[in-house]
Amino acid sequence: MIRAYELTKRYGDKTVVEDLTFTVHPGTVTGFLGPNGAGKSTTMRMLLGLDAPTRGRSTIGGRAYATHAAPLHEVGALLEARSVHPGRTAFHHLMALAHTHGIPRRRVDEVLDLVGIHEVARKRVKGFSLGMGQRLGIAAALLGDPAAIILDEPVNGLDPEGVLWIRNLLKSLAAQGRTVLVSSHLMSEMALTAEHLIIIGRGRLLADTTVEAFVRDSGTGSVKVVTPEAGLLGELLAAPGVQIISDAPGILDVRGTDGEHIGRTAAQHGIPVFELTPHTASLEQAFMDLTRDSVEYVASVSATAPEGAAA
Ligand SMILES: Nc1ncnc2c1ncn2[C@@H]1O[C@H](COP(=O)(O)OP(=O)(O)OP(=O)(O)O)[C@@H](O)[C@H]1O
Repeated sequence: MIRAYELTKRYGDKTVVEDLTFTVHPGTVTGFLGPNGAGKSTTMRMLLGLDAPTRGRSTIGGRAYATHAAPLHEVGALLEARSVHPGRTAFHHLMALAHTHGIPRRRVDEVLDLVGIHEVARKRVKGFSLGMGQRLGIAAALLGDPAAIILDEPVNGLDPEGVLWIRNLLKSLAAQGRTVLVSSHLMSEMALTAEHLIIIGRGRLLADTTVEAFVRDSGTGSVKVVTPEAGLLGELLAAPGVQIISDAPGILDVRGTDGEHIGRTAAQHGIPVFELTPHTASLEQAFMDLTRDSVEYVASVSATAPEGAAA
């Protein structure tokens, strides 16, 4: 289990993580989401004792990271795949880590196999592609067979096969009862990988919920209704919080209520309904709605074409 209590980090007069309290439970993949600069990496660094919090504290397996005698067995982390010495081979990098914990060579071979880089294990890391570097970083994270895993943007640089591999790996690690915390920008990927979400914006907690509840409660889902009495049904459904849009005759797009309520209302008034189709919001849409006010870096809509681009 990973716990953060009122974690706060200030750089000068800028507060980049503010009063974050959350628990990451074993047995599920927890996605850690937030717009650029929200404070995800800073939070992960504090969990791993790499940055000292200005206030608050965190524990992994019930203790602060720095107090674990053999941290590789407690938590495996991938924060920055490029932090490996470029002149070392993948094998030697892992062996050096293994020696710090008395981990046998057999386990190094196992994790090289697990991440699929056994064939290049004797090559120097400087020749590795971004994807190979990510795989090596994951091998290092798994080396100590840890109970908790913290990965910062692990699918960065991976091809579609690699993305699918990470998704299945994370799910299987969680299914083994491990605690898995993973940050990502790719909402569509998180929707497929994570069951639970912790979402931050400008360093503050915005949501701590399941993916299912987050999307369901986001209010961005809608119901398409096809009826010859669209005007009347629209009037009957009108209520605070309910939004009704009609872009074509006989078709309503209703937000803020569900298909059951619409169907019952129509039935009570004898209104024929030819179609009643709920559209669930995507995680991406729900995330954008939640974090709209927390986005630090916004592109200008009127951005000009890059220099040299064809007119
Ligand atoms: N050492 C530092 N000194 C000053 N400011 C910092 C430092 N490290 C991070 N920051 C600032 O803290 C804020 C949060 O950064 P952080 O990297 O934690 O965000 P993030 O959510 O991981 O972003 P991204 O998704 O872009 O990686 C940013 O505004 C960043 O500029």
